[in-house]
Amino acid sequence: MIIQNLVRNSPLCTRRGTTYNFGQFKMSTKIKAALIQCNVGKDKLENLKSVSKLIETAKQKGAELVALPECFNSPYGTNFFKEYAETIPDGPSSKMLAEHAKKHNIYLVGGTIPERDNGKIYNTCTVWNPNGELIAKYRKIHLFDIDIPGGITFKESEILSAGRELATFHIKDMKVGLGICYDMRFEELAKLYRLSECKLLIYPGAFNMTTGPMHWELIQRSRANDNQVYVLAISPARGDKGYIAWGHSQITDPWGKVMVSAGHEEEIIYGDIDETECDKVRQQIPISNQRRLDLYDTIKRSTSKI
Ligand SMILES: NC(=O)CCC(=O)C(=O)O
Repeated sequence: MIIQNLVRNSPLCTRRGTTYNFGQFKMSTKIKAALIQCNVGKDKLENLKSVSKLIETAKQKGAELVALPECFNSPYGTNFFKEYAETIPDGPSSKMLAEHAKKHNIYLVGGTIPERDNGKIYNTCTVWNPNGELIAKYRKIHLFDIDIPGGITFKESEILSAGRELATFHIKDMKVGLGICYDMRFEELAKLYRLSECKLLIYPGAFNMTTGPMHWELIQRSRANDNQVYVLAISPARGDKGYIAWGHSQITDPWGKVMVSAGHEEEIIYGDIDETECDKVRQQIPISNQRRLDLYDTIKRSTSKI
């Protein structure tokens, strides 16, 4: 009886005569995620080797989804991007990622690497499935160009080109959206993923010692709460030279609560992602059905009257 009600009420199931078609019935996905906050140095091969070991450790602890930070194969800095850039999927970093996804039978979100393509360089995230196949590629859309006097000045656009496309993939039945670091400041990107039914957003990132303490946690909780999605953000460990990363990789649940966060040294954090939590919060606080889309445009057109 319960199953029949579920079927009748489900828009995903259709009735053929007296037989219910379960072909499209959607299962809820539960998955153990590991976020690898690794040290990154100047020796690329050394970076790849040490990340390989950390991926193995994460697998041994039961992770099915493993995610790496922004620029895991090279130091983060405009003076490094050209030297460390590789083509995808035939460069050494891609090969290592494909091999480890397959060997450990995991979904592997390959942080980011500087990608060379057609004379341009992008900051690119790749995702590999348990067969070692490339299932998503995302190029950072919003380049990190900021200037805070006495704090930090950075201009990715001096070297990097910006991506122009969103990227999603599925883990079992759960849809996942990708962004990279500075992208998390743009609520429009997260909203587009939410509108396309994503339940999990993953941002490899490397905030810094000026904006990290102010915004890193706040932004992730905001994106999670606004969109009722899980948010994973994966930072490199804090080094002591060049660009100093804030660290504090974080898993935030769809209620906007920080489930777990790292310190600033090399560390792996783990968390269970349960798609039904998104369904629960979306049902109990149904903001997506309560938007006044009938009003916003009218109000926007007459803002002079506000
Ligand atoms: N790598 C980045 O995009 C850094 C973004 C950042 O630090 C910020 O404050 O935003």
